[in-house]
Amino acid sequence: MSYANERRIAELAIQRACILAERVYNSQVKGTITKDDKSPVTIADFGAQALIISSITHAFPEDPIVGEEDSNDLRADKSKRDLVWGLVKDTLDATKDLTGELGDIKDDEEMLAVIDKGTHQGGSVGRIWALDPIDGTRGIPTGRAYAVCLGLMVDGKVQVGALGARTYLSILRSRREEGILLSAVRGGGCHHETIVHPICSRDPISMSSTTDFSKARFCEGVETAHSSHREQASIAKSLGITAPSIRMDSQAKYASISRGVGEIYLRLPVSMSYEEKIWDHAAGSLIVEEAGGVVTDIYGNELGFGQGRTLKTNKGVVAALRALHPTVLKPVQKELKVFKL
Ligand SMILES: Nc1ncnc2c1ncn2[C@@H]1O[C@H](COP(=O)(O)OS(=O)(=O)O)[C@@H](OP(=O)(O)O)[C@H]1O
Ligand SMILES: [Mg+2]
Ligand SMILES: [Mg+2]
Ligand SMILES: [Mg+2]
Repeated sequence: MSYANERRIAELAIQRACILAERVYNSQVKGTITKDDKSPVTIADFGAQALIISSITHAFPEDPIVGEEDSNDLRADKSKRDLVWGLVKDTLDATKDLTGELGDIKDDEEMLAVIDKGTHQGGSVGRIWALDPIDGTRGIPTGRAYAVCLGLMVDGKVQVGALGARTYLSILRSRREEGILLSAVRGGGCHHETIVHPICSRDPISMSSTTDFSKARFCEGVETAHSSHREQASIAKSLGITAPSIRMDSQAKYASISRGVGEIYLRLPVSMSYEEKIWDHAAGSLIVEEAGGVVTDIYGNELGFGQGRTLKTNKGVVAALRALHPTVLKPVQKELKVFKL
Protein backbone atom coordinates (compact mmCIF):
# COMPACT_ATOMS: atom_id res chain seq x y z
CA MET A 1 0.00 0.00 0.00
CA SER A 2 1.42 3.41 -0.97
CA TYR A 3 -0.25 5.53 1.75
CA ALA A 4 0.22 8.52 -0.58
CA ASN A 5 -2.89 10.31 0.65
CA GLU A 6 -2.09 9.65 4.32
CA ARG A 7 1.40 11.05 3.79
CA ARG A 8 0.12 14.15 2.03
CA ILE A 9 -2.49 14.90 4.70
CA ALA A 10 0.11 14.30 7.42
CA GLU A 11 2.58 16.67 5.72
CA LEU A 12 -0.02 19.41 5.26
CA ALA A 13 -1.37 19.01 8.78
CA ILE A 14 2.17 19.29 10.18
CA GLN A 15 2.81 22.40 8.08
CA ARG A 16 -0.36 24.09 9.32
CA ALA A 17 0.50 23.23 12.94
CA CYS A 18 4.07 24.50 12.48
CA ILE A 19 2.70 27.87 11.38
CA LEU A 20 0.84 28.04 14.70
CA ALA A 21 3.84 26.79 16.70
CA GLU A 22 6.14 29.39 15.16
CA ARG A 23 3.75 32.17 16.22
CA VAL A 24 4.08 31.04 19.82
CA TYR A 25 7.84 30.43 19.53
CA ASN A 26 8.33 34.01 18.32
CA SER A 27 5.89 35.58 20.77
CA GLN A 28 6.41 36.63 24.38
CA VAL A 29 3.22 34.79 25.36
CA LYS A 30 3.80 31.04 25.71
CA GLY A 31 0.96 30.36 28.19
CA THR A 32 2.93 27.59 29.89
CA ILE A 33 1.05 25.36 32.36
CA THR A 34 2.56 22.61 34.49
CA LYS A 35 0.64 19.36 34.06
CA ASP A 36 -0.22 16.90 36.86
CA ASP A 37 2.89 14.87 35.98
CA LYS A 38 4.95 18.10 36.46
CA SER A 39 5.79 18.35 32.73
CA PRO A 40 5.14 21.62 30.87
CA VAL A 41 2.51 22.29 28.20
CA THR A 42 2.13 25.55 26.27
CA ILE A 43 -0.66 27.10 24.23
CA ALA A 44 1.23 25.82 21.16
CA ASP A 45 0.78 22.19 22.28
CA PHE A 46 -3.01 22.60 22.62
CA GLY A 47 -3.38 24.60 19.40
CA ALA A 48 -1.27 22.20 17.33
CA GLN A 49 -3.19 19.19 18.69
CA ALA A 50 -6.50 20.84 17.73
CA LEU A 51 -5.34 21.64 14.19
CA ILE A 52 -3.80 18.23 13.51
CA ILE A 53 -6.67 16.16 14.92
CA SER A 54 -9.13 18.25 12.96
CA SER A 55 -7.09 17.54 9.80
CA ILE A 56 -7.00 13.78 10.40
CA THR A 57 -10.69 13.50 11.24
CA HIS A 58 -11.59 15.60 8.18
CA ALA A 59 -9.63 13.31 5.84
CA PHE A 60 -10.02 9.96 7.64
CA PRO A 61 -13.11 10.21 9.88
CA GLU A 62 -12.95 6.59 11.04
CA ASP A 63 -9.34 6.65 12.26
CA PRO A 64 -8.66 6.76 16.03
CA ILE A 65 -5.92 9.03 17.41
CA VAL A 66 -3.53 8.71 20.33
CA GLY A 67 -2.62 12.32 21.12
CA GLU A 68 -0.52 13.57 24.00
CA GLU A 69 -2.76 16.39 25.25
CA ASP A 70 -6.35 16.74 26.51
CA SER A 71 -8.50 19.82 27.07
CA ASN A 72 -8.91 19.63 30.88
CA ASP A 73 -6.54 22.50 31.68
CA LEU A 74 -8.19 24.72 29.05
CA ARG A 75 -11.68 23.96 30.33
CA ALA A 76 -10.49 25.07 33.79
CA ASP A 77 -8.85 28.30 32.60
CA LYS A 78 -10.89 30.61 30.37
CA SER A 79 -8.04 33.01 29.64
CA LYS A 80 -5.78 30.18 28.38
CA ARG A 81 -8.64 28.76 26.37
CA ASP A 82 -9.23 32.18 24.74
CA LEU A 83 -5.52 32.46 23.94
CA VAL A 84 -5.47 29.04 22.28
CA TRP A 85 -8.67 29.70 20.32
CA GLY A 86 -7.25 33.05 19.12
CA LEU A 87 -4.15 31.28 17.87
CA VAL A 88 -6.07 28.48 16.18
CA LYS A 89 -8.50 30.93 14.53
CA ASP A 90 -5.66 33.16 13.26
CA THR A 91 -3.83 30.14 11.82
CA LEU A 92 -6.98 28.83 10.14
CA ASP A 93 -7.58 32.29 8.62
CA ALA A 94 -3.97 32.47 7.39
CA THR A 95 -4.17 29.05 5.70
CA LYS A 96 -7.64 29.18 4.12
CA ASP A 97 -6.40 27.47 0.96
CA LEU A 98 -5.85 24.30 3.06
CA THR A 99 -9.40 24.21 4.45
CA GLY A 100 -10.67 22.06 1.58
CA GLU A 101 -8.20 19.28 2.35
CA LEU A 102 -7.76 19.74 6.10
CA GLY A 103 -11.11 21.10 7.30
CA ASP A 104 -12.03 23.89 9.70
CA ILE A 105 -12.91 24.41 13.39
CA LYS A 106 -15.92 26.67 13.91
CA ASP A 107 -15.56 27.83 17.53
CA ASP A 108 -13.78 27.26 20.84
CA GLU A 109 -16.24 24.59 22.00
CA GLU A 110 -15.56 22.54 18.90
CA MET A 111 -11.81 23.10 19.42
CA LEU A 112 -11.98 21.57 22.93
CA ALA A 113 -13.95 18.60 21.63
CA VAL A 114 -11.43 18.09 18.82
CA ILE A 115 -8.48 18.14 21.28
CA ASP A 116 -10.22 15.38 23.25
CA LYS A 117 -10.40 13.09 20.24
CA GLY A 118 -6.79 12.19 21.05
CA THR A 119 -7.65 9.99 24.01
CA HIS A 120 -7.54 6.62 22.23
CA GLN A 121 -5.69 3.93 24.17
CA GLY A 122 -3.73 2.59 21.17
CA GLY A 123 -3.23 -1.09 20.40
CA SER A 124 -2.22 -3.56 17.75
CA VAL A 125 -5.35 -3.69 15.58
CA GLY A 126 -6.09 -1.52 12.56
CA ARG A 127 -5.14 2.08 11.78
CA ILE A 128 -4.21 4.37 14.69
CA TRP A 129 -2.49 7.76 14.50
CA ALA A 130 0.09 8.77 17.15
CA LEU A 131 0.39 12.52 17.63
CA ASP A 132 2.88 14.65 19.53
CA PRO A 133 1.61 18.17 18.80
CA ILE A 134 4.77 19.73 20.23
CA ASP A 135 7.64 17.43 21.08
CA GLY A 136 10.37 19.00 23.14
CA THR A 137 7.86 21.41 24.72
CA ARG A 138 10.64 22.90 26.86
CA GLY A 139 12.27 24.05 23.64
CA ILE A 140 9.49 26.61 23.08
CA PRO A 141 9.87 28.81 26.21
CA THR A 142 13.65 28.37 26.18
CA GLY A 143 14.11 29.22 22.49
CA ARG A 144 15.62 25.81 21.69
CA ALA A 145 14.38 23.13 19.24
CA TYR A 146 10.95 21.55 19.04
CA ALA A 147 9.19 19.23 16.60
CA VAL A 148 5.62 18.52 15.53
CA CYS A 149 5.25 14.77 14.98
CA LEU A 150 2.65 12.46 13.52
CA GLY A 151 2.74 8.75 12.73
CA LEU A 152 0.20 6.30 11.35
CA MET A 153 0.39 2.81 12.80
CA VAL A 154 -1.30 -0.11 11.10
CA ASP A 155 -1.67 -3.28 13.19
CA GLY A 156 0.90 -1.91 15.63
CA LYS A 157 3.60 -1.03 13.09
CA VAL A 158 4.36 2.54 12.01
CA GLN A 159 3.73 2.85 8.26
CA VAL A 160 3.71 6.64 7.74
CA GLY A 161 5.61 9.34 9.61
CA ALA A 162 5.85 13.11 9.23
CA LEU A 163 7.86 15.47 11.37
CA GLY A 164 8.24 19.25 11.24
CA ALA A 165 11.20 20.61 13.16
CA ARG A 166 12.60 24.02 13.94
CA THR A 167 16.18 23.89 12.82
CA TYR A 168 17.66 26.46 15.14
CA LEU A 169 21.02 24.76 15.04
CA SER A 170 23.06 26.05 12.15
CA ILE A 171 24.56 22.60 11.62
CA LEU A 172 21.11 21.23 10.89
CA ARG A 173 20.09 23.97 8.56
CA SER A 174 20.73 24.08 4.87
CA ARG A 175 20.53 27.19 2.73
CA ARG A 176 17.68 29.60 3.59
CA GLU A 177 15.88 27.02 5.73
CA GLU A 178 13.70 28.13 8.60
CA GLY A 179 12.28 24.73 9.36
CA ILE A 180 12.31 21.26 7.91
CA LEU A 181 9.58 18.78 7.14
CA LEU A 182 10.56 15.14 6.87
CA SER A 183 8.21 12.36 5.90
CA ALA A 184 8.44 8.65 5.20
CA VAL A 185 6.31 5.71 4.18
CA ARG A 186 7.61 2.28 5.19
CA GLY A 187 9.45 0.76 2.25
CA GLY A 188 9.21 4.00 0.30
CA GLY A 189 12.23 5.96 1.53
CA CYS A 190 12.34 9.29 3.21
CA HIS A 191 11.94 12.85 1.94
CA HIS A 192 12.91 16.27 3.09
CA GLU A 193 11.22 19.56 2.34
CA THR A 194 11.73 23.06 3.51
CA ILE A 195 8.73 24.27 5.47
CA VAL A 196 7.16 26.66 3.04
CA HIS A 197 3.56 26.42 2.20
CA PRO A 198 2.46 24.99 -0.16
CA ILE A 199 4.90 22.08 -0.54
CA CYS A 200 7.19 22.99 -3.41
CA SER A 201 10.25 20.78 -3.33
CA ARG A 202 11.01 17.23 -2.33
CA ASP A 203 14.48 15.81 -1.88
CA PRO A 204 15.34 12.28 -0.80
CA ILE A 205 17.48 12.08 2.34
CA SER A 206 19.74 9.45 3.80
CA MET A 207 21.97 8.95 6.81
CA SER A 208 25.68 9.63 6.83
CA SER A 209 27.72 6.65 5.63
CA THR A 210 30.50 7.24 8.17
CA THR A 211 31.44 3.97 9.85
CA ASP A 212 34.61 5.29 11.46
CA PHE A 213 33.77 6.05 15.10
CA SER A 214 36.64 8.50 15.38
CA LYS A 215 34.74 10.68 12.87
CA ALA A 216 31.23 9.91 14.17
CA ARG A 217 29.00 12.19 16.25
CA PHE A 218 26.13 11.26 18.52
CA CYS A 219 22.92 13.10 19.35
CA GLU A 220 21.32 13.21 22.78
CA GLY A 221 18.60 15.16 24.57
CA VAL A 222 19.09 18.32 26.57
CA GLU A 223 17.21 17.38 29.73
CA THR A 224 19.20 15.23 32.16
CA ALA A 225 15.89 13.94 33.54
CA HIS A 226 15.03 12.36 30.16
CA SER A 227 18.21 10.46 29.38
CA SER A 228 21.47 9.63 31.10
CA HIS A 229 24.18 11.98 29.86
CA ARG A 230 26.79 10.29 32.03
CA GLU A 231 26.20 6.83 30.58
CA GLN A 232 25.88 8.20 27.04
CA ALA A 233 29.27 9.91 27.40
CA SER A 234 30.82 6.72 28.71
CA ILE A 235 29.46 4.70 25.75
CA ALA A 236 30.67 7.29 23.27
CA LYS A 237 34.11 7.12 24.83
CA SER A 238 34.28 3.33 24.65
CA LEU A 239 33.27 3.50 20.96
CA GLY A 240 36.14 5.89 20.28
CA ILE A 241 33.88 8.89 19.55
CA THR A 242 35.84 12.06 20.26
CA ALA A 243 33.47 14.76 18.96
CA PRO A 244 31.24 16.42 21.57
CA SER A 245 27.62 15.27 21.59
CA ILE A 246 25.01 17.18 19.57
CA ARG A 247 22.36 18.07 22.14
CA MET A 248 18.87 19.10 21.14
CA ASP A 249 15.29 18.76 22.29
CA SER A 250 12.63 16.66 20.61
CA GLN A 251 12.55 14.27 17.66
CA ALA A 252 14.79 16.78 15.90
CA LYS A 253 17.43 14.25 17.04
CA TYR A 254 15.91 11.58 14.76
CA ALA A 255 15.65 14.24 12.03
CA SER A 256 19.28 15.14 12.54
CA ILE A 257 20.75 11.66 12.09
CA SER A 258 18.39 10.86 9.22
CA ARG A 259 19.91 13.84 7.35
CA GLY A 260 23.50 12.87 8.10
CA VAL A 261 24.09 15.31 10.96
CA GLY A 262 25.32 12.73 13.46
CA GLU A 263 25.39 8.97 13.08
CA ILE A 264 23.98 7.83 16.42
CA TYR A 265 21.15 8.84 18.79
CA LEU A 266 21.38 7.55 22.35
CA ARG A 267 18.49 7.83 24.81
CA LEU A 268 19.47 5.74 27.80
CA PRO A 269 16.89 5.57 30.58
CA VAL A 270 17.41 7.51 33.78
CA SER A 271 14.79 5.38 35.50
CA MET A 272 13.84 1.81 34.57
CA SER A 273 10.25 2.52 35.58
CA TYR A 274 9.65 5.22 32.92
CA GLU A 275 7.69 4.03 29.86
CA GLU A 276 8.48 5.98 26.67
CA LYS A 277 5.37 7.37 24.92
CA ILE A 278 4.53 6.11 21.42
CA TRP A 279 4.11 9.69 20.11
CA ASP A 280 7.69 10.53 21.16
CA HIS A 281 9.08 7.96 18.69
CA ALA A 282 6.55 6.93 16.01
CA ALA A 283 7.43 9.44 13.28
CA GLY A 284 11.12 9.83 14.09
CA SER A 285 11.93 6.12 14.27
CA LEU A 286 10.31 5.39 10.88
CA ILE A 287 12.13 8.33 9.29
CA VAL A 288 15.48 7.03 10.56
CA GLU A 289 14.73 3.49 9.39
CA GLU A 290 13.78 4.74 5.94
CA ALA A 291 16.95 6.85 5.79
CA GLY A 292 19.11 3.74 6.36
CA GLY A 293 19.16 3.30 10.13
CA VAL A 294 18.10 0.82 12.78
CA VAL A 295 16.14 1.86 15.88
CA THR A 296 15.90 -0.45 18.91
CA ASP A 297 15.73 -0.19 22.67
CA ILE A 298 18.71 -0.92 24.95
CA TYR A 299 17.93 -4.68 24.73
CA GLY A 300 18.25 -4.60 20.94
CA ASN A 301 14.49 -5.17 20.58
CA GLU A 302 12.44 -3.21 18.04
CA LEU A 303 10.12 -0.55 19.45
CA GLY A 304 6.68 -2.06 20.12
CA PHE A 305 4.09 0.50 19.05
CA GLY A 306 1.08 -1.80 19.36
CA GLN A 307 0.88 -2.10 23.14
CA GLY A 308 -1.04 1.01 24.07
CA ARG A 309 -0.05 4.63 24.64
CA THR A 310 3.45 3.68 25.81
CA LEU A 311 6.31 1.46 24.60
CA LYS A 312 5.60 -0.89 27.54
CA THR A 313 8.18 -3.57 26.86
CA ASN A 314 11.02 -1.28 25.73
CA LYS A 315 13.57 0.74 27.68
CA GLY A 316 15.52 3.61 26.14
CA VAL A 317 16.40 4.07 22.47
CA VAL A 318 19.51 3.29 20.44
CA ALA A 319 19.37 4.55 16.85
CA ALA A 320 22.26 4.28 14.42
CA LEU A 321 23.27 3.68 10.86
CA ARG A 322 22.50 0.02 10.02
CA ALA A 323 26.20 -0.89 9.75
CA LEU A 324 27.04 0.69 13.13
CA HIS A 325 24.07 -0.40 15.23
CA PRO A 326 25.34 -3.82 16.47
CA THR A 327 28.66 -2.27 17.50
CA VAL A 328 26.89 0.58 19.33
CA LEU A 329 24.62 -1.82 21.19
CA LYS A 330 27.53 -3.76 22.75
CA PRO A 331 28.85 -1.01 25.08
CA VAL A 332 25.26 0.09 25.79
CA GLN A 333 24.49 -3.36 27.15
CA LYS A 334 27.79 -3.59 28.98
CA GLU A 335 27.31 -0.18 30.60
CA LEU A 336 23.71 -0.86 31.59
CA LYS A 337 24.32 -4.56 32.34
CA VAL A 338 21.40 -5.64 30.15
CA PHE A 339 20.98 -8.52 27.75
CA LYS A 340 18.55 -9.14 24.92
CA LEU A 341 15.31 -10.50 26.39
N1 LIG B 1 11.66 10.67 32.58
C1 LIG B 1 11.59 10.74 31.26
N2 LIG B 1 12.38 9.97 30.49
C2 LIG B 1 12.33 10.03 29.16
N3 LIG B 1 11.49 10.87 28.48
C3 LIG B 1 10.69 11.67 29.22
C4 LIG B 1 10.69 11.65 30.62
N4 LIG B 1 9.78 12.56 31.04
C5 LIG B 1 9.22 13.11 29.95
N5 LIG B 1 9.76 12.57 28.85
C6 LIG B 1 9.44 12.80 27.46
O1 LIG B 1 10.55 13.42 26.84
C7 LIG B 1 10.02 14.14 25.74
C8 LIG B 1 11.00 15.16 25.25
O2 LIG B 1 12.12 14.44 24.88
P1 LIG B 1 13.40 15.17 24.44
O3 LIG B 1 14.23 14.21 23.69
O4 LIG B 1 13.03 16.46 23.80
O5 LIG B 1 14.07 15.49 25.80
S1 LIG B 1 15.34 16.39 25.96
O6 LIG B 1 14.90 17.59 26.63
O7 LIG B 1 15.91 16.73 24.69
O8 LIG B 1 16.21 15.57 26.76
C9 LIG B 1 8.79 14.77 26.29
O9 LIG B 1 7.96 15.04 25.20
P2 LIG B 1 7.11 16.41 25.18
O10 LIG B 1 6.26 16.38 26.44
O11 LIG B 1 6.30 16.23 23.95
O12 LIG B 1 8.06 17.54 25.13
C10 LIG B 1 8.24 13.70 27.24
O13 LIG B 1 7.22 12.91 26.66
MG1 LIG C 1 4.63 16.79 26.99
MG1 LIG D 1 7.07 14.46 23.15
MG1 LIG E 1 4.52 16.93 23.34
